[in-house]
Amino acid sequence: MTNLVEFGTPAAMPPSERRLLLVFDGGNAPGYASVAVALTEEASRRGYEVWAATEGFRSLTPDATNEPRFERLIVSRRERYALLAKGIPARSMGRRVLDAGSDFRSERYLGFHDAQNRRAAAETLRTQGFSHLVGVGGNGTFEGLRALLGEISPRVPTGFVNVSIDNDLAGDRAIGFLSGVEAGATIARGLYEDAYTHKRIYLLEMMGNRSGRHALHCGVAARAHLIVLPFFQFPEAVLRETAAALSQADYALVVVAEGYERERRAREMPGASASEFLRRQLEAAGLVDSAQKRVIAEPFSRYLRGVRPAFLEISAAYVKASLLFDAFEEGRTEIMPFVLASNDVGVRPFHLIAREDRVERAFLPLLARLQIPGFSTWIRDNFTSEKTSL
Ligand SMILES: Nc1ncnc2c1ncn2[C@@H]1O[C@H](COP(=O)(O)OP(=O)(O)OP(=O)(O)O)[C@@H](O)[C@H]1O
Ligand SMILES: O=P(O)(O)OC[C@H]1O[C@](O)(CO)[C@@H](O)[C@@H]1O
Repeated sequence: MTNLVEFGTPAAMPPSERRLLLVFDGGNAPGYASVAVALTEEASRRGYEVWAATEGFRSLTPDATNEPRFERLIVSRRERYALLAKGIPARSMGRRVLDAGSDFRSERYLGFHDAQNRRAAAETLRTQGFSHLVGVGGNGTFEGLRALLGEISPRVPTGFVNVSIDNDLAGDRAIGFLSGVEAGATIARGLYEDAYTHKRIYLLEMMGNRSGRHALHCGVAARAHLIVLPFFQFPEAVLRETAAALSQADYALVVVAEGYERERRAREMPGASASEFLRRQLEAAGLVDSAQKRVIAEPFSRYLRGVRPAFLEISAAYVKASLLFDAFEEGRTEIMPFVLASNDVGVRPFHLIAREDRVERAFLPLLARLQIPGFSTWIRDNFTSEKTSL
């Protein structure tokens, strides 16, 4: 087949002082598309020419695999036709606000850890004439954006919108977190009902490689009997007591975060999921899987990736976009808009943003619903300090 269209690049457009590039990266989360729509609408209203990288950071480097590397984002269909007629790849965003998934991603790009590729990305930003830059994603994407900034000279006004199921940046509620918990807790509660029906023990692995918040809130809401956070390393005595309590339970749901004993698993049981690893630990400690009483490890699931965002996430996406562009207008840069509650909103400078893997202390007593005094003591002694909880 012949290549009928040679796509125009941002550089082919007349120069603009308001040429904004959106870069989406990291794990998919409900609300990713809503943020794309909100940023496009709010920026267009303020006179920006909005572009998106079609496969995240990768599009800015020689490792780009997708053409065109940049798409112009607009709100109205008419504008789209006008741009297409000039050979400019354009996507009309108006109707995508509820979409699951994202149009602007590919697999994660580890090459961005290499400074040479980030230098190439900085050069692409310059040659394509981007005057403003906004990254969208979770903690890793934020790190990638900061690393990229280190290669840009002079820097351009830059912002970041926090979208992630993990919700692992302090001082914000990531878009996607609420919807992720809603979908995750629905799955967890379904397994709870199944455990009750068949008198089983389910060990359900949930998202959270390093952050425990998704597993925590899903587990508490689904009334899980036990919640295992990613940074736990159980002492033998606690495992034995937990295995004994589960053996005596009529039925139980245990929620275990994906990152539980990640390094030890890689060493001792390569390929085993967190839930399977925990199952074997509990088995060694006396919890027996039998035909009468099944002990079932559910492997890591990505089912909640495809859910549409809750409307509260969409309103947060709009207010974050609005706060961000207002801040740009005020001459501020390297900022992240935050939304914690309706009136608890604002923008934070990048240098005050930190990764947050701790969980809120008030939730710690809710980790175990079974009577496991040793577990509760271990939690109190190890996880209630400033260092380990909020
Ligand atoms: N320290 C870093 N230096 C340079 N680039 C980075 C760095 N950390 C992450 N990146 C880039 O950011 C991308 C996204 O990172 P990561 O997958 O950790 O995302 P995230 O936004 O935290 O989402 P999730 O937690 O769902 O995976 C990586 O694929 C990589 O391209
Ligand atoms: O499903 P993927 O793309 O492998 O991503 C896994 C990542 O997603 C999360 O589970 C949630 O974003 C992270 O904790 C984890 O690192």
